[in-house]
Amino acid sequence: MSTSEPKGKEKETDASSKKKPVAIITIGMAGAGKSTFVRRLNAYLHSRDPPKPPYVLNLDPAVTHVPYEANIDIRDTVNYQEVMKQYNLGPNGGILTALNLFTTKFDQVLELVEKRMDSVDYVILDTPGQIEIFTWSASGAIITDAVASSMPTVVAYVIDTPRTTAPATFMSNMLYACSILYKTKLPFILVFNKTDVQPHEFAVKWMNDFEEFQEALAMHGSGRDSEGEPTYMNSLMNSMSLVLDEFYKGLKSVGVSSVTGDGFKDFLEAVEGSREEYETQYLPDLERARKQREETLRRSKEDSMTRLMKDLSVDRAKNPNGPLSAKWEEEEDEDDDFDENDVIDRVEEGGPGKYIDITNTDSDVQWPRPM
Ligand SMILES: Nc1nc2c(ncn2[C@@H]2O[C@H](COP(=O)(O)OP(=O)(O)OP(=O)(O)O)[C@@H](O)[C@H]2O)c(=O)[nH]1
Repeated sequence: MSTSEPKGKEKETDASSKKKPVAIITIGMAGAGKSTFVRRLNAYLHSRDPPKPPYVLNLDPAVTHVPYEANIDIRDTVNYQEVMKQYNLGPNGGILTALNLFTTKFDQVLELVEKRMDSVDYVILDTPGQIEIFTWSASGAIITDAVASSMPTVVAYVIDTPRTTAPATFMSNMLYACSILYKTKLPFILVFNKTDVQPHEFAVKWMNDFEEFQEALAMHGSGRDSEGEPTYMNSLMNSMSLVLDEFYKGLKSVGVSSVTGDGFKDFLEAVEGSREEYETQYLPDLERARKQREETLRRSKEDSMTRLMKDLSVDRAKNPNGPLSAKWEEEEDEDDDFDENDVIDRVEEGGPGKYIDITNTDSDVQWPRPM
């Protein structure tokens, strides 16, 4: 079929309609296989025809070896060992403080990512091993919100499938996933990893059929007390599984093996589906919240201005010549300061950057010490 559009124009339209990349935030319990998953996803995207190299960020300051080439690596900006020493912290406090320090530079991270928006289709974030450090910290929320307001974003919740075959463990893991979903409100994909060791069909069955899960629950625990009544634990689990039944309805789930590469095609299809979900559900909510914030700010400015005008008219009545003698202080030259601790793209710069000097904290940010 021939088209009447000239070719040049077509190209122009293609370039301007290039979709924004999708950010994939990889979250999961320690040892679930997040880093291996990111490595495999990275390799899978490189091997596609044509190759689709992603932009990769490592946000785990404590990892000793990153099994993929990260564009931005938190370890280039914050020295986690030094943070632990200087603040006299244990490993988890050290990771949290390192992430806090890095978050103060996250605007630079977004600038670097934005420069590459036209050439990449995926931005992948690998998060710290200790899940709560990212999911329950202010820094984790700031980073997630910042990314999600710049581009379509999806959470990939990586699950260690062989370790979730017991119904109680499965349910605990799902409840955790549920809490992250309600906290971020972002499109969510359950990624059942390590399917080379344990296929994930049991999980799909339990999620699709409430009765199957109840049966599994009954088989795994005694379920009844000495008088034949359901135990408190059993009743609690039954009620919670009813709640989860609702949660599963809006979720996508895929089984993958980060070792063999199985399931990554399905995963990327789920990511594309999530892009739509982001645009139809998350974006309008974000827009509403932004308008509400702007309206509140406008009202408070208006209020301050009315009070200021009132004060001025009182001043003028008291001292009619006052405003004429007032002098403004000359503005100081804006400091064109290049901060040596800038975040860098290590792939472009060819090496690590300089650390945030935590012994010389002249910034206004006073991070509370972790409790
Ligand atoms: N068999 C199998 N092993 C896997 C798979 N994915 C990860 N692993 C193994 O699981 C272990 C943990 O993997 P990591 O990628 O380090 O897990 P992580 O979630 O990043 O770990 P932390 O960052 O320390 O929490 C490693 O021994 C991996 O080789 C998989 O799909 N199949």
